[in-house]
Amino acid sequence: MGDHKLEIRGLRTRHGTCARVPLDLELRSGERLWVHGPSGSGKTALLHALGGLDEAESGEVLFDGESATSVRLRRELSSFVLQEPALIDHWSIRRNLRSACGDAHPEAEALLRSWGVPVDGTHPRQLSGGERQRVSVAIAIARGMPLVIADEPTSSLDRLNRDAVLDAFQSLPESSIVLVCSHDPVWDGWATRRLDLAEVSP
Ligand SMILES: Nc1ncnc2c1ncn2[C@@H]1O[C@H](COP(=O)(O)OP(=O)(O)OP(=O)(O)O)[C@@H](O)[C@H]1O
Repeated sequence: MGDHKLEIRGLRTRHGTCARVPLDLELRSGERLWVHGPSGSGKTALLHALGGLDEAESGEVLFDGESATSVRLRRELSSFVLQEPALIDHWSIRRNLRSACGDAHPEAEALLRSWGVPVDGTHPRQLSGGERQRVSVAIAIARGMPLVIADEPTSSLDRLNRDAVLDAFQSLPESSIVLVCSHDPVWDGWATRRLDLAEVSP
């Protein structure tokens, strides 16, 4: 628990708007950042650089003083919802949940049940794109990490299912810092901070 801090200092990503304009931003526990902007503006590039999934051109990202590229940050402190959910296809959903969430897998299963996503005896390839997306979201939420980064977590969902996922993001602990990129303006109501990449200029 405790108070966490994400510091983005002069970050230049390899692609998109922040490749041209360095980004400086500081977020603390309880803050929810909605990153938006047109297709190709660099939302994914930015989130990947923030989560240490992609190398930055320059600048640094620190979480509680530790570099975003550290293995510990990725394994023990953060969860990432990728635009294309990374599930292991030849494992059942339950095994995927156990592997990704450890002891917290019952929480992920409970979330998926509440969303009507089948868990028992199912493999990722038997699920729809929207169901796989919710598996990925349930993993990120159940892991209970202090930093959660989600790339278009509701892009494949209808309104009802989108709202259910939004509720889950709303129930994340106050101690966490959460970043979501999405085209859907519904995230505006969830956010406490906003970053419009269309408005970022030198
Ligand atoms: N590996 C790459 N090599 C070259 N260009 C890339 C690479 N990855 C992304 N880009 C380019 O960088 C820009 C930003 O891409 P990015 O996927 O971050 O945009 P986005 O805002 O997330 O778009 P969308 O809303 O369509 O998902 C795009 O113009 C894209 O073509």
